Amino acid sequence: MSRLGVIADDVTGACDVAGGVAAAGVRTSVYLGVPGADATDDAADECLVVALKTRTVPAEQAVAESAEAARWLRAHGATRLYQKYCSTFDSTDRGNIGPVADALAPVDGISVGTPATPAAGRTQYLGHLFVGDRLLSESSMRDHPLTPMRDSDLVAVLSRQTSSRVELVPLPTVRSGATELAAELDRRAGAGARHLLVDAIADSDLDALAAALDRVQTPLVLGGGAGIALALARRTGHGSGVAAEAVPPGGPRLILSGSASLRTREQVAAFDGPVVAVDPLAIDREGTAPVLAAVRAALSASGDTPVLVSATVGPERVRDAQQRLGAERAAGLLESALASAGLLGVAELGVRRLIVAGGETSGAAVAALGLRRLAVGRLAAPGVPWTTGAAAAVGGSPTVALLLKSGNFGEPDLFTRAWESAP
Ligand SMILES: Nc1ncnc2c1ncn2[C@@H]1O[C@H](COP(=O)(O)OP(=O)(O)O)[C@@H](O)[C@H]1O
Ligand SMILES: O=C(O)[C@@H](O)C(=O)COP(=O)(O)O
Repeated sequence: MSRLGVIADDVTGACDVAGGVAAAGVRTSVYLGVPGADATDDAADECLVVALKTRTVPAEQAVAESAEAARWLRAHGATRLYQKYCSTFDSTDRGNIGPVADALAPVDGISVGTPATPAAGRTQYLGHLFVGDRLLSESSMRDHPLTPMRDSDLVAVLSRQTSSRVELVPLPTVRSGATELAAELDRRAGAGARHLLVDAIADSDLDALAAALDRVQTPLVLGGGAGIALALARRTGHGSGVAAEAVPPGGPRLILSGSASLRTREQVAAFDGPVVAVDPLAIDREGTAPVLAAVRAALSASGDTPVLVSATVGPERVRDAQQRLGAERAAGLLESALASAGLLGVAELGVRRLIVAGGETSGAAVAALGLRRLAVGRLAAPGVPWTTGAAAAVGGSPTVALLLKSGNFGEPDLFTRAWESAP
């Protein structure tokens, strides 16, 4: 059986790919971190996704973990590897998209990819990335707390992250037919290009790329947002995907929001239940005990209403916290406070259903709960599937249902409506 092996640089990105390919009928599991050598896989899975937390770590660490994930995936039958990065190309000049692509591309081969994911409003034209109707650099991503994106020219962005040659494959080439496109990818590789960024403004462009891949002679690794994976799944999918496991009904519900993205700010504003606000300056002064006490009180009083624990604020307050504490420390304090709130809820207060907003935040939350593998269930929104897994950090390893949401994804009423599709 041929298998797709995905190495995702954050856990919400992993769920984005997994939810999309599962919905197209490709059986999929998400592994949190590189599984141990003795970890088994489900023989029926046609796609294995390893979720890392490497988007903002030092490049050497991202490379080492991605290479280890690639080895595990190959050892478990993956015949095609896919470097999943953000559809908004979240990265800095230090990496990590370029260094990881350098490491994953076969020594005698190339990386081929695009962040374009038209279903999420991400398109690439003349090498420039658009978010909806705006250039990336004019979108709200210019103010991301950890990876502000202020250049939309992806050939330029990626060229600053790697010393290998980066080239654009423009739209007319993509639309020239599978044979022509495959021949052009081989020709570029032969002429010394190492990383090819492919224009795509519609799903049909990604379908054309997926169709061409079988004819390319040069060994390659794929890279991108979820878009190309969805195109591959459209070619091979058959019916509906696996269901997430059952989770006992009832119990308190928790939402952890550590994303500062515009869409998450709208979702927080639209939520009308109890809110515990989390502020990095207060945690720096007082530790996490006051936050955890507030979460305990809110959950005990909330009955059926979900409780939102939120660090979500606008760019000015993020900048202020970063100036006072340093960006890394501010993020670290918030991630650990939100993850501790999740662990408290599951370990002591009976929470079995959680929504987490933000990729870094979700990575911290799943690590605190000791989750190792997620079954992929129904989509609550495009790119946002419900998942289930065993919380091994909690006595009895209870099964919990998690909706791990990219900061940018979901409708503004997601925090209220998503529960309707929960397992
Ligand atoms: N008020 C704040 N001050 C400083 N950093 C913040 C603040 N709110 C959120 N952050 C940090 O911003 C980062 C958001 O990243 P992430 O969770 O991946 O969200 P997204 O999915 O929107 O990228 C997290 O590391 C979080 O801790
Ligand atoms: O490709 C995407 O946009 C998402 O899958 C993604 O990578 C999520 O990252 P965050 O927005 O940081 O959660």
